[in-house]
Amino acid sequence: MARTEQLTAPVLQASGVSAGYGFGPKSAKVLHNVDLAVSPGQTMGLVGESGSGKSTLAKVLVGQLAPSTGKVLLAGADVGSMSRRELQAARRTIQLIPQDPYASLDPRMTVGRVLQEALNPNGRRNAADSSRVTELLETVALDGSAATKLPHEFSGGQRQRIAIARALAVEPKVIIADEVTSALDSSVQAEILNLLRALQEAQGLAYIFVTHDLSIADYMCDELSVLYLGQIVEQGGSDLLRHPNHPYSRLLLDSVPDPAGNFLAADAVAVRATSDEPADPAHPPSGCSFHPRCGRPGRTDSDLRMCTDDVPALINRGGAADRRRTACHFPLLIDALPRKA
Ligand SMILES: Nc1ncnc2c1ncn2[C@@H]1O[C@H](COP(=O)(O)OP(=O)(O)OP(=O)(O)O)[C@@H](O)[C@H]1O
Repeated sequence: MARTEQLTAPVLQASGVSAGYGFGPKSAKVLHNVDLAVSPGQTMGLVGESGSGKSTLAKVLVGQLAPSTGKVLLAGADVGSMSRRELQAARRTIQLIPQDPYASLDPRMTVGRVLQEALNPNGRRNAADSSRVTELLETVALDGSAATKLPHEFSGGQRQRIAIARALAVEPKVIIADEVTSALDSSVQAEILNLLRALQEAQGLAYIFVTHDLSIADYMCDELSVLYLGQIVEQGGSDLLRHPNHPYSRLLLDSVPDPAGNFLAADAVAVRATSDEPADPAHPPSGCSFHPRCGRPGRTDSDLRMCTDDVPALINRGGAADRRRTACHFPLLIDALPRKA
């Protein structure tokens, strides 16, 4: 995306965020101590298996779920200590585009009304609204005449464009895109991804891009956070998809059937999972939560004890040239790896 070297200060940050669902004895913490930041014009991808906590993190960032510990900062200000009025304004600057635009668009409302309501959530109409509605539709490459139609009159891709127009209505700074193309055919997927890139370039938007598709993550993201059982196990530039240090990142890549090898690890050392099933994020295993599945080669018995007993910190483990952070006691550093014959 912007892939710019000179980034400004983060517009959205999570600092030590934990979160979960339910209350009292039935509560389940599914997100553990998450740190991330995204700057204007930048895209942070969230990748990981189903149940790893991507959508839960998206909900916390957009303000639909309060963190149990930690902070969400918007342009440096702690969302948790804002007044009601400040919070209302802050909420408008972060918009969520959901996976299924059909479910999120009221089937009885014309597209024009959907956009007018987004422009004026308090119900008051403004004389300039209809020209703003046309402008929003044109921004997402739809004809102004779309305003008089109902959502079911549009294809899946067009509905996603309407959802994007609705998010843009409030002139947000951050867009959280949660699997926004997973319900679309691949040619339509590409159109939506390119539209999002063009909008980012034109408006300096920051994106949090939730996807389970690593090729989309590679295309869209400047930075990546790999989530496993509600924890970030690896974080850094999107080139970590080429040389993953964490065995779980490697496993994700090794499970991508890409005959051209474009998104597979460059050094081609396979890490076999010892189990297919991730544990329950509400009850992560001791030590490194990935240890019961980890097939990282070359560890001694005492190494293995470290994996089962000690929680690895998310820190830089690859030296000064590599700014990524990896939560693994024995990362797969390229130079240290055994090579395949
Ligand atoms: N509303 C909820 N109430 C209780 N538990 C929930 C709720 N939503 C999600 N969870 C649990 O939280 C954990 C993380 O789920 P989440 O949906 O955030 O993961 P995900 O990575 O987005 O998965 P997917 O790719 O399937 O959407 C899972 O164990 C899930 O069962």
